Amino acid sequence: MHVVVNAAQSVDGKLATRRREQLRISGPEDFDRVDRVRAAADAVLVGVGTVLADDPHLTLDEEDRRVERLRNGRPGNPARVVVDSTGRTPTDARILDDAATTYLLVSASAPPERREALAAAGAEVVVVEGGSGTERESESDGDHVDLVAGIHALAERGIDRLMVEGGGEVIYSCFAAGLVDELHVYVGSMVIGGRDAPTLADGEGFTEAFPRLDLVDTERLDDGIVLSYEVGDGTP
Ligand SMILES: NC(=O)C1=CN([C@@H]2O[C@H](COP(=O)(O)OP(=O)(O)OC[C@H]3O[C@@H](n4cnc5c(N)ncnc54)[C@H](O)[C@@H]3O)[C@@H](O)[C@H]2O)C=CC1
Ligand SMILES: Nc1nc(O)c(N)c(N[C@@H]2O[C@H](COP(=O)(O)O)[C@@H](O)[C@H]2O)n1
Repeated sequence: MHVVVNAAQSVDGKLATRRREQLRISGPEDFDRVDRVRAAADAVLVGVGTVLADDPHLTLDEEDRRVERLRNGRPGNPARVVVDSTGRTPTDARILDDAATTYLLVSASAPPERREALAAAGAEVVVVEGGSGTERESESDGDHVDLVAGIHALAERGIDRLMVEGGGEVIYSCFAAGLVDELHVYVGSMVIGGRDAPTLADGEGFTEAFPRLDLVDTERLDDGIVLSYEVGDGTP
C-alpha cells in the first residue's frame, strides 16, 4: 500500500481555527493539484473529526479526470474511507451519497445499531479488529481504529494507493504507525493561531524516533507554497 498524506496549513501549522470550522487556506490552483492527487488514488481517507467538522464530499471536481479513470477501468471517483471508531458519522453525511463506495472503518466497540444505521445509509462498514503492532505503535482502543489492520482491510478490497486528507489526529496516527510514504503540505500565507487549533500532526506527539522527511519538491501555487516530501527510514 502506498500512502500519500495531503493537507493545507497556515504558516503557523494550523489546519483550521480553534473552532474547527472549515477554512479556505489554499486557492483554485491548489484545489486543482489536490484533485489530481485524488484522481491518482484508489481511495481518500479522513477521520471522523473531519467528517463532523467539514462534511466533505471527497470526490473529483474535474469531470475529465473521472472520464479518464473510467476509461482505465477504474471507478469514476476514488473510494472514500472514514476512520470512525464508534460510528459517529451522521447518516446524512455527504460522504455517504452514491458518488463512490464509502468504507467506514469502525472498531469492535462500535454499537451494532450504529453499524446497521450506517450500512442502511449506504456505507460499507468494516469492523477492524485489533491487529499486529508496527515498529512504532499500534492503536486499537475504543477511540482509535488500528490503522495497520485498517489498511490491510482496505488492501484486501483492492486499494493499493491511499490518499489521507486529514485531520491532524489521523495524520499523526498514520505517522505513528509508520504508514506514510509521501507528504504534501500546502502552506498558505496566513496565520491562524490558537493553542487548541488542529495542526498537521496532533495526537500524543513524538518524544523520540521522529519521522524524518526528505524534501523532494517545492511549488508556488496561489499565494502559498506546496512542500512535497518522501518519508525517510527514520535515520536522521
Ligand atoms: N486544512 C486541511 O487540509 C484539513 C483540515 N481539516 C480540519 O481538521 C479538523 C479535524 O481534525 P481532527 O479533529 O484532528 O480529526 P480527524 O479528522 O483526524 O479525526 C479524528 C477522530 O478519528 C477517530 N479515530 C479513529 N481511529 C483513529 C486513529 N487511529 N487515529 C486518530 N483518530 C482516530 C477518533 O474518533 C478521532 O477523534 C477540522 O477542523 C477540519 O476542518 C481536516 C482535513 C484537512
Ligand atoms: N487542500 C485543502 N485546502 C484547503 O484550503 C482546505 N480548506 C482543505 N480542506 C479539506 O478539503 C476537504 C474538502 O473536500 P470536498 O471539497 O468536500 O471534497 C476537507 O477534508 C477539508 O478539510 N484542503
